[in-house]
Amino acid sequence: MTSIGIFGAAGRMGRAIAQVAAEGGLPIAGGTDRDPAGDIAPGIPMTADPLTLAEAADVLIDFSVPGALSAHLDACVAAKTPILIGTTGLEPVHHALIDQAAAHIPVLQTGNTSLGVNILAALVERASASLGDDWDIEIVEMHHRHKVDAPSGTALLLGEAAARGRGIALANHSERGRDGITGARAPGAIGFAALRGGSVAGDHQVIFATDGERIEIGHRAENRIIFARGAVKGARWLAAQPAGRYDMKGVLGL
Ligand SMILES: NC(=O)C1=CN([C@@H]2O[C@H](COP(=O)(O)OP(=O)(O)OC[C@H]3O[C@@H](n4cnc5c(N)ncnc54)[C@H](OP(=O)(O)O)[C@@H]3O)[C@@H](O)[C@H]2O)C=CC1
Ligand SMILES: O=C(O)C1=N[C@H](C(=O)O)C[C@H](O)C1
Repeated sequence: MTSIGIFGAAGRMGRAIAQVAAEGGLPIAGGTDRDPAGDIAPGIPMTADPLTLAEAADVLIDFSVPGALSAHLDACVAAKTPILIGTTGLEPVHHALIDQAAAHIPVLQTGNTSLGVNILAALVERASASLGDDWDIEIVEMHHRHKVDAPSGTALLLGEAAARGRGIALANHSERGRDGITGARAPGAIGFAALRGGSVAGDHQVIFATDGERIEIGHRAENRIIFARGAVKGARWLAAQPAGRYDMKGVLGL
């Protein structure tokens, strides 16, 4: 049976993944965390060394911080162990590192591992392809008060889907963090707004607005277990793939 290693094991997602793996009877090879001293669950060995963990596991799941990604990828490439990356707040430099690693090992990177959000992304791409660019696209997300990055990885994933539908590059058309005298909305822009508060696990709404009418479609995550289930399913799928870069579409058959 596929054994799982968890980078960021003591975090909110790391613990949810350990719970889902244990409920499914999947072996957990161990975990790392910034401070690996604390036990996250009985019987899960914690280590400070990503390579030790990558050598012990059949597949790695990473829900930690962007600053740790380079070391995690190096360890997985050295150990030839596949890695699923759920960490968000990634910059172009991180995506370049992922592309390099994916030449040697299977790497799955996604801003959201849930089935619902990936279905929503497919719907957004279709709607965006069907509607003219006189329909403005805005993406609104809300998360718990502890979240450190914005827009969320999911909002960006949905923005990429909308841009794909329109045949444009998101990087050249996104409007983020409006404040003050911003000027009118740029034609064809994809806008992002981020709310933070309380314990919200993850709400996303995509609004298509034109003169006289609006379409609104969205997703609400009620807990983190939905992300953990998707991540464990994705990791088991990834362990059987050849080297390359993947997202959740292959896992979910979308
Ligand atoms: N793709 C998806 O579906 C989802 C993605 N996420 C993303 O996953 C990430 C983690 O989220 P969440 O679990 O809520 O955050 P947490 O802050 O609870 O967990 C992150 C963990 O990583 C640890 N960490 C920090 N540095 C390192 C390091 N160098 N090596 C190993 N571990 C380290 C942190 O330790 P310490 O606290 O001591 O710094 C913390 O325990 C975020 O980027 C979030 O946006 C979340 C949910 C779903
Ligand atoms: O930090 C979180 O909690 C979440 N992060 C992901 C994101 O940035 O989209 C996924 C989910 O919405 C929860």
